[in-house]
Amino acid sequence: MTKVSEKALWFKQLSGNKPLIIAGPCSAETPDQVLEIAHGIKDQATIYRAGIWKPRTRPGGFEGVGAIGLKWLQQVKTETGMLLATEVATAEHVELALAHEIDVLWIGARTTVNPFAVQEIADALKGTDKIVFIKNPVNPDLSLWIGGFERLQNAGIDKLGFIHRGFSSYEKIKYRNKPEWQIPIDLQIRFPEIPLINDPSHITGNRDLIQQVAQKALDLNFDGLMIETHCTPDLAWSDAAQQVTPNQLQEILSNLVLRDSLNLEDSYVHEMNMFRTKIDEIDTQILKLLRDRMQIADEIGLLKKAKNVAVLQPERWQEVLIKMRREGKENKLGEAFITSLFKAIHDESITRQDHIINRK
Ligand SMILES: O=C(O)C(=O)C[C@]1(C(=O)O)C=C[C@@H](O)C=C1
Repeated sequence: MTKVSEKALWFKQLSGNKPLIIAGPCSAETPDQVLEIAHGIKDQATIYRAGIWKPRTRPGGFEGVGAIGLKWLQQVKTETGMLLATEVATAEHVELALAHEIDVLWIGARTTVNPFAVQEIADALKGTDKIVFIKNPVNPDLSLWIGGFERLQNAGIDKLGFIHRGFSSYEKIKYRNKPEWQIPIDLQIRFPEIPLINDPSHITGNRDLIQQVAQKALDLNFDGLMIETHCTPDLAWSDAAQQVTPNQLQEILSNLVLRDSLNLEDSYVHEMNMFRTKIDEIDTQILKLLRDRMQIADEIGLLKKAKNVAVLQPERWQEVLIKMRREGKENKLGEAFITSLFKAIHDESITRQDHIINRK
């Protein structure tokens, strides 16, 4: 039977077995702004986040208030008792954050891509007992994400977590950063005890979409949410479109449906086992059909070899894809799913034919 994975003890103590909520502005802007937001969210969030140093895509944007903002954050702790979190990208940032009693440090997506930078941060953190979250790298590379985690782990930091903020993509999509949910799912399977936080603000880039992404994250067993919050989001100095007000944060959180990770009632287990047996049978059938299809592709490969014809037949491939998308639609199967499924099948088919045609 599936076992419910136990999260690390430090995390259970911090979150109290509820989703951990991290909220606060994208950037600290002024002492008043920092404090006003803190008072607005103190009953909803455990950790107050604010960017002090902001890595921007292009020069000329607001790059953060710098170390002075750390003093404003300390005032937040004095007045509200919330834990403090900020992003660090260099050893100097780490030293300043430690000197100002920041409790939680996170490594941003643009830093995780650079092993030199992550190592520098890990070295600067040696010997501390800070909580450190590592955001996914901007490119969808699970090994790089895990590599950053391991650098921190090797430096002796044991209160570690992951933050999923989505991945850059060249194509225009409805989100600012593509979630690629399969990546954090793979991560959970490999590191079941490490907390995994979702950042719907950076995934969506749009406050109207935060609710649905936050719910999806909880449905996928995420352990917490980081949601950018600002008293006057439209006037924010960075990432205005994705920040919500403290009231909106409250509404989003109260609309969330929390799910149990398992149910052990007999009736549930019984019904579930029946469904899963059916799924197992269907999966076996799918596999057999794929085997048969590949055998035909191999025979076509031999024919192409005998007649010296190219493996890739673009017109035929387009015909297959268009037909499958149409039939997919008739069967209520999403176009993106059918496209990626048949691309994978076609890819395998041409790989096998290429092997056959070049075999001596
Ligand atoms: O129709 C062919 O020529 C095939 O080899 C089959 C197939 C496929 O798998 O559907 C594979 C390669 C071609 O590019 C087009 C289609």
